[in-house]
Amino acid sequence: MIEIRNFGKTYGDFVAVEDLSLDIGAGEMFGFIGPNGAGKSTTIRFLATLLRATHGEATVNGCSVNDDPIGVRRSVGYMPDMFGVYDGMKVWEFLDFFAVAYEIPKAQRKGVIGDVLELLDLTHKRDDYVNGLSRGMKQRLCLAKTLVHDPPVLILDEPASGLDPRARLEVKALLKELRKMGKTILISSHILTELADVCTSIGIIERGKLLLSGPIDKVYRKIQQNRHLVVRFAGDPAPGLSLVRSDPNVRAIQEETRGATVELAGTDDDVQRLMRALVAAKVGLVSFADKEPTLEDVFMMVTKGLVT
Ligand SMILES: Nc1ncnc2c1ncn2[C@@H]1O[C@H](COP(=O)(O)OP(=O)(O)OP(=O)(O)O)[C@@H](O)[C@H]1O
Repeated sequence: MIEIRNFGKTYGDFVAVEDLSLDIGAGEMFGFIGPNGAGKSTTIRFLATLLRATHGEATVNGCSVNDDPIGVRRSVGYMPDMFGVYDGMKVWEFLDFFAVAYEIPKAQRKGVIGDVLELLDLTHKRDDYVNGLSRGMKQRLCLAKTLVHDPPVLILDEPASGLDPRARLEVKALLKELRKMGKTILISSHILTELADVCTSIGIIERGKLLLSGPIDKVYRKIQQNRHLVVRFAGDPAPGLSLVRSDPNVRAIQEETRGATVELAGTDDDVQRLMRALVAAKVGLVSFADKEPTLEDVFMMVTKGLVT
């Protein structure tokens, strides 16, 4: 749905983004992660046709960013990192303004605006002035305006920045909802935890270079050669742990109060075999779960050059 090939952008001698290539499939939620100044907004603005590349090409929904910017704009809902909302305008007028810009026929506009207001839980604010809204509501309104022309692709530059924890959760829930509706979403952030449980794939960018990208489980797997399993028992863990120890794939065991974290080399089949053995031995197994690394772990390892 989004393909970037060898995108580069320089300002004078300064290389903001260097030779970046990336594929994002339909229906994915791609987390674009990097510290301040890494080149996220530059890449996003290129995709949104607001910035010309020094070199490189991209297509969005089959439309070339360089040759068919209008096609791209029809396919994309773009939310910038800094956005202005016009003072002296009511919420519905703000959305109507964008609906007109996107050439939505007058007869449909009222219905479309009603739908996006409902989706973003802003129906009760329809006749309020935009400048009287809280920051969280303004952010939601800005997200609402990206949806007015029902684009298949959403490109959101730090959509939850500056929001309190509750409003961040609301934005997250909304993103999940939009993905369920079939949208392909690219979302940038420098806050890793914000993206950990919503993204299907991620890319890590630092100083203009894309260091790593791919489906989130593959990225996690890459940084952890062996599986880490958290095993818990009801009652005395000793019999269960002795069985775990006898498994030839087990590389290390870190004992904890009611069980252990077990490092295991091997495939999903080996994991299942161990779990079945523990259940069959009736050693009081109550939980058996993969311990995922955190996005912070991934980011630190990738930016330190420990994983490529
Ligand atoms: N118009 C410009 N002229 C010169 N340098 C620029 C310009 N726009 C961006 N840069 C530089 O390019 C680099 C990448 O900027 P960019 O805004 O893409 O980073 P970012 O990853 O989005 O960071 P942030 O999280 O702070 O928004 C930065 O060093 C920035 O200072």
